[in-house]
Amino acid sequence: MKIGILTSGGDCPGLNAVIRGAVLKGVRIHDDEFVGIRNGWRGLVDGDFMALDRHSVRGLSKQGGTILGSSRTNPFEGEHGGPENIQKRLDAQGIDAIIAIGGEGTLAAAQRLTDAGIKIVGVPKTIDNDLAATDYSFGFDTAVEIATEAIDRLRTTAESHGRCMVIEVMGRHVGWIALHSGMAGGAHAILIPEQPQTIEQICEWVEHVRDRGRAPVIVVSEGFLLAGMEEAHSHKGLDAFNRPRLGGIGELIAPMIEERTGIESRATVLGHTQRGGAPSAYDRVLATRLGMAAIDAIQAEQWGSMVSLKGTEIEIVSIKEATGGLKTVPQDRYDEAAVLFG
Ligand SMILES: Nc1ncnc2c1ncn2[C@@H]1O[C@H](COP(=O)(O)OP(=O)(O)OP(=O)(O)O)[C@@H](O)[C@H]1O
Ligand SMILES: O=P(O)(O)OC[C@H]1O[C@](O)(CO)[C@@H](O)[C@@H]1O
Ligand SMILES: [Mg+2]
Repeated sequence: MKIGILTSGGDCPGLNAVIRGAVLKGVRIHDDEFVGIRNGWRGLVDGDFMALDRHSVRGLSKQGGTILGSSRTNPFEGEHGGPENIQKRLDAQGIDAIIAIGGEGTLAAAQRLTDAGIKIVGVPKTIDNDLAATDYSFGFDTAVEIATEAIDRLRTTAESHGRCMVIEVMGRHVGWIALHSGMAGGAHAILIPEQPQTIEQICEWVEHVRDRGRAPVIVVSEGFLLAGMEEAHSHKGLDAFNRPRLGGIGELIAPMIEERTGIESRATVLGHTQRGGAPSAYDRVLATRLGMAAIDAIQAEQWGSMVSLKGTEIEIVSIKEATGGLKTVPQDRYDEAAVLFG
């Protein structure tokens, strides 16, 4: 079989490991051939392909980013978009099936294309860990490691100066990165999109910590809402696809804490450092297994399916299951963490 692979949406540590896992398994076990589709759906729409043989994936599992490039192009838009044009492109290249590696938007597009007859298998990708139908997505563990290291470092300088540190992590709609890194780093409060809080409650936690002689450490997701806010803080305009560019809620909260408590407060926004660089060993293994499982799904001709992690096993589920709703932080996981706040 000739298989095209694309990576779409925001990048994520482990994308290259998926590509390598798929290519090596396909070549070794089934004698498959591979074609790289450049820059997500854009490459499919514009006909931008690259060679992808076993030599081109050598040593890839530890490499950050994606050798294929990514974009947020909608495959249904533009002069050359839509399933009919895409099928023509695939036929011209002799491509039988596509592995689409991406988040909920990419998978929603994959589902629509599958419904129109294109043969696609999805691989879930997101550092935010917000995709339903998979217990964890690769990239999340790496992001949590990076955020935890940052919290550890910010804590020592906070203690030296008796300051409050507000550390902003990614998490557009859900607070998984904040929850895990905050717990790992012993944060005194974890502020997530699922659980709006008042500034008074946050300051109460901060003062408890100060009164014990410690420097308060607060972890906040970029998508967190202070009570009364209607949408996530954004002051950087819209991205090319009209989504608000998030980031900066930490810088909003830190001065409020300083003003109300008198504790000198500083904010650090970790931003894209959480998406860059080498994936953790855990993510390399997960991504490699998902890439290999995508080949199984293609062999079984399970179009519109997605590979996923359930417990310790890789399973094949439907893309619809994954795009049906976000995997938010459940109340009990938040309550468990909140026992240690303040
Ligand atoms: N329902 C849809 N139908 C067709 N195209 C879609 C649909 N939803 C999203 N897309 C396209 O897929 C692109 C990728 O989605 P998106 O930008 O949300 O990235 P993603 O794959 O969800 O990754 P990330 O985790 O970075 O958001 C979008 O920019 C959009 O062009
Ligand atoms: O800056 P970019 O690449 O447009 O995307 C940022 C978004 O992507 C994510 O990293 C993953 O969805 C979000 O946490 C963040 O809001
Ligand atoms: Mg998305």
